Amino acid sequence: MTLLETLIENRWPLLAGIIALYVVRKLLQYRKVSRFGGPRWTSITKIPHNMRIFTGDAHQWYQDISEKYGPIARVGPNSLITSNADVWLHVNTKPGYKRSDWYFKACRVEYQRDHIFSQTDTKLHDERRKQIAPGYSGRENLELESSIDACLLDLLNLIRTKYLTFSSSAPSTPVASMDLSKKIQFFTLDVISAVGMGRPFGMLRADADIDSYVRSSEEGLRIATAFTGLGLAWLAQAPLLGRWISPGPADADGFGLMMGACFRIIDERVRVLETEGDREKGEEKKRRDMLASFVKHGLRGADLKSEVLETLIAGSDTTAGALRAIMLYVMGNKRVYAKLQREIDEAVREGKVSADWEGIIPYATAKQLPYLQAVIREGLRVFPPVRNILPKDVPPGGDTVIVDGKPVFLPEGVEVGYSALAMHRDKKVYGEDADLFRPERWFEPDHEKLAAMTKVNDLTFGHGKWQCLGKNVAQMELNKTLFELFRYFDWAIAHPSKPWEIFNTMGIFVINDMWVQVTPRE
Ligand code: HEM
Repeated sequence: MTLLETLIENRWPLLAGIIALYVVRKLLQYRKVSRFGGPRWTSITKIPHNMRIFTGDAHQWYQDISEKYGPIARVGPNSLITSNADVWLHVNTKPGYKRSDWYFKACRVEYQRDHIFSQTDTKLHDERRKQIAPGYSGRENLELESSIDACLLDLLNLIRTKYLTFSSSAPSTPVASMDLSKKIQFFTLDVISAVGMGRPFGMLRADADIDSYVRSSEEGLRIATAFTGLGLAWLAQAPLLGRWISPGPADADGFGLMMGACFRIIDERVRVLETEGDREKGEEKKRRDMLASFVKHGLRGADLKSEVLETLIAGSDTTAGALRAIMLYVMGNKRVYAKLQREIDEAVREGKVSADWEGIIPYATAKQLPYLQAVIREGLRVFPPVRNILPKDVPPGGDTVIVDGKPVFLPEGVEVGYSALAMHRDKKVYGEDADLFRPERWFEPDHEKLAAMTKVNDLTFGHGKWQCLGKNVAQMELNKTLFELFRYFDWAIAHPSKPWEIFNTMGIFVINDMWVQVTPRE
């Protein structure tokens, strides 16, 4: 009798066995997470969670769940979220926790190839982080600030020359309003390509989506979100099929086209860096930027390309989201707007900043402006730009955390994630008006309370060995850009009843149609 015939003959006992195994597995899963509160079906199925990812409102769902079920709540059969900052600090610090499979299933770009963010093997992650961290920091990236300044000048010039609602030379001639969401995206992409590869894409100068990168990355994010929501994210890494689905540098369009363009720039830079005594390229060789630092620390070939590509992905939509949101919150609040501009004008008047058109505020000076700092902190608090749960697996044998003074056991085989909105708008930490944008809260006179608020707020950039490597880059961009945009221009939302189109893709936000009117300040 062949194997097939044996299987067919015993099909009913076999089927019963499979069903029994499935039920036992579900019961075991249920036992693990049933002691944590959460929506009814989440203890046995991922479907409710996946549905929320698919519809783009998972961040809101997490907040509602945390508020209803408490500081550690259930969102799936193996999945918990926490709104308690101490628990999240613990999970991101204690040895033994590791990044969950979500990271590579959802965040790998190239087929079967990891970058720092998708790497779930902690040892490999830590080794790679050592190699690339100096390049992200200002220490080995001496061109960081000047690269940002150059792109910011391009942004200011683009607005001055093309998008002022009333030009000063012809004050009665109205000009079309400007889609701020696009210009900010061009800006963050130019910055990150200049910082990461040593050459800006040039989107601001062209005032165009060069090589359709913006369109294809938005499409890529939406497709990844739909696949994850349908529980099919693993397909992109599946043998054979994955190779066909994942973008590659030889593609004629989409994300792959941009990959190809970046990889060619990287190849050229590496060739120059490694050629000895090439006089013509002497200046190129002397450069002290991120790519030079990566190469100095031994990154080569496909690894180098993956890390540079990851810089572009991690560094554009995140900062763009923060900038757009802070602009929107300030435009919508007359008191904050006036106070911020007053602080900016005073800094210029007191000579802290060059009054020259081309003199962008130094980062060190911007950090000394207290209200600007409060606006940035508050913007990141009410609108955390990264809102995925960023799940980490509980170590073998489980772990105990302390919540409100009581021990809570987290079983092995469960992942713990972060409930961003619930944490950053926690009324116990920030008071009854935690949902409101009020930068003044950062002038809290009670030092202990202020320290507690700051500790929570810092978690918008993650913590510990997985903390955002681009925090310094992002902060520099936010500080300089907000200062200069409010120094030179006045801003108004063009359509207050619908200020933008926004959709959560994989925890970061695709934002479009943010139309504004910009007028020059005298
Ligand atoms: C406001 C802007 C930004 C926010 C809110 C943000 C937030 C985060 C968060 C929360 C994580 C930690 C993820 C985890 O726990 O697993 C992270 C990781 C990371 N971010 Fe950012 N980020 C921002 C901007 C940037 C920029 C501009 C860059 C690049 C220049 C960047 C590069 C990275 C990288 C490479 C990682 C992975 C670190 C690792 O795995 O060790 N981010 N970011």
